[in-house]
Amino acid sequence: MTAMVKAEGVHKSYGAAHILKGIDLEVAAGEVFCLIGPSGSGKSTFLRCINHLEKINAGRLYVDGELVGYRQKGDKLYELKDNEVALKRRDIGMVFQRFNLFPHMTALENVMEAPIQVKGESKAVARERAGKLLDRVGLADKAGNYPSQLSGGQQQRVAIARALAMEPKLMLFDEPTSALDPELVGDVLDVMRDLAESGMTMVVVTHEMGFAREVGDSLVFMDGGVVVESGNPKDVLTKPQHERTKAFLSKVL
Ligand SMILES: Nc1ncnc2c1ncn2[C@@H]1O[C@H](COP(=O)(O)OP(=O)(O)OP(=O)(O)O)[C@@H](O)[C@H]1O
Repeated sequence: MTAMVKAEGVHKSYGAAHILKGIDLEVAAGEVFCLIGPSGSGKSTFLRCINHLEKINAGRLYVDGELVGYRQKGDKLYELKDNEVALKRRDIGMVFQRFNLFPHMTALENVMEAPIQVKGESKAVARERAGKLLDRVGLADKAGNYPSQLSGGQQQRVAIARALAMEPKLMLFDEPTSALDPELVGDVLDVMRDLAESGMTMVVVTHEMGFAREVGDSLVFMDGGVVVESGNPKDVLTKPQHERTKAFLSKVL
């Protein structure tokens, strides 16, 4: 079976700063794949490389069997044009730490926007789907609210609905609960758990070890731009093999 995400020797630098130092990993279709590690270890950078918000400097990155950002002809790689990258990015939903909803649009309008603008969908179809998605994230009664009239947790759930409106085959989550007050985290994690149960392939950068243990199928511990340890979340979290993993977990568990 084709992996949904495959990284082979992925390197990424910002100027002289070498951030990702040869990442190899595979995310199977339908899998919930959690990335943990200390601040600055390159987790967000790796996530951003998956949808080509960042360009990699070496290695190969594939989504659903296709090279990210390039086309291969023989042994040569040709960079995709912006419109080609945008077309591929449609299939990948991303949820950020900061929800970045459009402030002048209601929750419903936020969820309707991309299918109309990007796919040229009719308003009626987009509205119907948006209503269903808001219901799915428990916010049917907030459809008419503007972001400023929603809590952080509710805004994040709208952001998840907005990403799902494009019917992605892969969802990327970059610390989706870190900016939230503790009492709002649970509702967002519940939505993510439901999404996982529906079979969505998810790559989740998280500090929520409970979520990783209960919902994750695989877990990778990154440090200093390399994968230090990976495996079944329960095994890695309860029986870490590497000193660096042990040291990190002793601080966060
Ligand atoms: N656009 C950029 N330009 C220069 N350096 C960057 C850029 N983005 C990230 N970095 C640097 O890359 C390193 C890795 O950052 P990254 O955000 O990927 O780490 P992280 O593991 O996700 O950390 P955190 O858990 O704090 O979000 C950091 O040292 C950061 O300062």
